[in-house]
Amino acid sequence: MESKQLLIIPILLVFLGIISRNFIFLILAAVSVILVRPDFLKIDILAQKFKDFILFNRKIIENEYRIIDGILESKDEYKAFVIVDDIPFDYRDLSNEGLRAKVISFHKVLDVVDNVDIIFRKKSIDKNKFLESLFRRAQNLRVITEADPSNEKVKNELLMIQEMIKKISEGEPPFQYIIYFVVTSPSREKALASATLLRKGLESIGIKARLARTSEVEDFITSGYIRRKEKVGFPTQIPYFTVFSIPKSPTYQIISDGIYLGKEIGTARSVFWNLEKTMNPHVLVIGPSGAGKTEFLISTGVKINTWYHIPVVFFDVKNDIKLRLRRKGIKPVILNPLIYSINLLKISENINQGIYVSLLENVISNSFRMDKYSSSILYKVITEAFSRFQEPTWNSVIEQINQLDVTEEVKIYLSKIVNKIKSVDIESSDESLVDKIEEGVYVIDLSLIKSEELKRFVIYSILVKIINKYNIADDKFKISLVIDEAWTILRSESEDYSLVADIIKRGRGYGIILMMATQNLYDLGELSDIFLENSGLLVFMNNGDKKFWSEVKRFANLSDEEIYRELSFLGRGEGVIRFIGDPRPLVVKLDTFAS
Ligand SMILES: Nc1ncnc2c1ncn2[C@@H]1O[C@H](COP(=O)(O)OP(=O)(O)OP(=O)(O)O)[C@@H](O)[C@H]1O
Repeated sequence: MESKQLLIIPILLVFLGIISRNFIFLILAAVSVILVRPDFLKIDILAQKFKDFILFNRKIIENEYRIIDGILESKDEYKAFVIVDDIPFDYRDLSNEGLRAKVISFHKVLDVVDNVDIIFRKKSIDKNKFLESLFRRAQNLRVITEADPSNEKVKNELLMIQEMIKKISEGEPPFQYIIYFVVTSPSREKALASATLLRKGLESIGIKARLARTSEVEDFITSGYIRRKEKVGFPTQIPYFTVFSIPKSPTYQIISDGIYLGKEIGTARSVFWNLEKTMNPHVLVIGPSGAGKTEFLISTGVKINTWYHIPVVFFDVKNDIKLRLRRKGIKPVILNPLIYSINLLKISENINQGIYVSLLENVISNSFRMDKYSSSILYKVITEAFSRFQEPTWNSVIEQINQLDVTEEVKIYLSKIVNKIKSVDIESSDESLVDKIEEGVYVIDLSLIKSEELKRFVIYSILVKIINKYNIADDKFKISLVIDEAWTILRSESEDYSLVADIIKRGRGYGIILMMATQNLYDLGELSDIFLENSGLLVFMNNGDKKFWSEVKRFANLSDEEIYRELSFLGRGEGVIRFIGDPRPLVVKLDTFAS
């Protein structure tokens, strides 16, 4: 008899229960329902299905989307779904080169499509139960192959299962996975075409994928994943998603916008530097003579000038920057400190005198490598000159030195230094050198200053004047300073007297973008770790010296193999770049005017 007809029994029993008011009839009615329609017990499943149905329909109404032929349509976008059926290999099947090539190909395949979300669902499974089922399956397959040794298909399956058992016993946890690639496009045709292109691309690198069916897309939306399609896999089988293969790449935000730096070698991907997003805008380039440091500084400086409409000031130590700029058709304003005075002792009213004088002490102490005792005396005499005179000059400082109660030797030593300063700071009443700087490209010609200490003094003095000129506390970039051959100043920085290190540590604080280059790590002196750890962009250039690269390893994730294979043979204008806060470096062919 049909189960529906049998339902009359529980109905009768309920009826009897109500008339007789006997509870036993109701219990009997419930028992008979279970006997007649056992599926009523799965009431929760029915409820879930009902809920899914309601939810799905409500979403369609609320979001106004519908699914036609496997494409999810909403008001102004179309989503096509590609489902991965199988990745029939793992990374150990590939050589290092092979894996690298495959990973690069995978990302190239993704690049073909504009908007793609990759949804990877992973669920752990009970390892023991899974192993048990594999053993059972292997047992059966063995029996079949013994009976029919010519059955290649079964033999292959057995090999595969044995391989899976081996992987698990090697410690790889099996899991269930499902991977979707969701392609979003403004039109149905484009979504379908992109998804098909993506599927073909995946196929070309051995990933079996297909377009999802309407029911699978519905399942995706209602329950979030397609239960029936879950596959069992191993971490090593999904190389694109595992640590083995995630390409080393700095945060997308940092490298996808801003100043164009060049193209990544290997992928030819364009690399930018987003100065807006970096916490530190300073650049440090390290590389041997002829590597292309100056060219990189010149082109990056000019780009910053045009991009941000801020002045860029090149400190031209070797008198080559001016000529190179002119060769590229850029006409810089040349500022010669022997013509336009630095006017270090002239300060504007809004400047705190105490702080300024201690900055001056730093400048002089570092430039002339003074000991702490002498520089403290110098601090004292400059402070006194400032308190005694409305507009102190270096001559008034010498006057103060002569009045000191110290040995004649100290007086001579200090006066000698101040006289040296006087030879480059001519103290004219005209506009000083730094006041001349507006928006544009400037070259400070240091070629006529022969002594290292005086070069250092001029660079430092101009730095201090610039800090004061642009002393407005906001988050805007105000000026970019380029110092080639930066060892001139970096080597003399110390814990007690530092200026460049302070600018670097302050990050965006002064609104200055400081760009420096030098030949090797030793040029960075005592504070080298401060410069290397804090600079927003580090560029290590072409260097065959393995020792150099092993030192660079402290600041960027580089493997010995990469150093051996790639970095020891970099060409001119090529380098490893590292952004602050991200140890993943990129090997880049830098964009310069010379390239
Ligand atoms: N990317 C490039 N492509 C082609 N030529 C380049 C590139 N970069 C630099 N050069 C050329 O190589 C030579 C050396 O470059 P550059 O002066 O920039 O190197 P450097 O590292 O600053 O050397 P040094 O420390 O001796 O000043 C120059 O003649 C320059 O024009």
